Amino acid sequence: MQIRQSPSPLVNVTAAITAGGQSRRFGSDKAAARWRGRSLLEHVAAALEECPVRLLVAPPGKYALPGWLAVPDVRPGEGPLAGLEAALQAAAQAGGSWVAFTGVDLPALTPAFWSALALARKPDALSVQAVDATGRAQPLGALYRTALLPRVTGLLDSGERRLRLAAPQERTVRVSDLSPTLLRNVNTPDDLLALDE
Ligand SMILES: Nc1nc2c(ncn2[C@@H]2O[C@H](COP(=O)(O)OP(=O)(O)OP(=O)(O)O)[C@@H](O)[C@H]2O)c(=O)[nH]1
Ligand SMILES: [Mg+2]
Repeated sequence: MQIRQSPSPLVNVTAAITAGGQSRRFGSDKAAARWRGRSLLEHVAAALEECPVRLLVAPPGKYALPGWLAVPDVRPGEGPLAGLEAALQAAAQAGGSWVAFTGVDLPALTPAFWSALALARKPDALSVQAVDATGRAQPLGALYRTALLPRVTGLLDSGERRLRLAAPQERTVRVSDLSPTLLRNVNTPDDLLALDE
């Protein structure tokens, strides 16, 4: 008897890690920081391996991540919203319509987390975001439609840098039944220690 597995909900999602930050609060490159035997960058990448196209938005040559395509920042040093712009642009060029967008500092994300976001997509949605412990939708570790590219470019051109404005609220699906521990974020060395608490 042949057992047919249903395809992953991530088959039509392009993965993108934005890794162009300076880790000022961490004090050294947090992408390379180790947790449970792997770097934080390797953890976030492992959760997205089911995505057929995978993009790493980072300074050229800074990281080696097998199977991930290097994408340079369009506006280096301008923050994660600029990283999203580069990711949406590269994903659209590759024919993708949805991007799973994350930083290097969300090492507790899992394939199941991303699948849950992908399954929550609605036809008119432009973003899907998990709700954290404080009830806020999280714009990093979220799905974005490539159709947002002109909006994101317009925001950046007007001087805006807040990632949470990338998608209009009324077209953002909020997913509230995921464990908030999945969204644990590493900004400081103490945050890294707290992952094991
Ligand atoms: N591509 C790109 N990614 C960025 C940029 N700035 C920050 N990021 C990434 O965005 C994610 C979240 O940003 P932060 O937590 O502020 O990281 P950071 O800027 O390195 O750290 P701080 O210097 O402490 O703010 C991380 O994965 C960063 O690498 C940038 O200018 N370009
Ligand atoms: Mg920063």
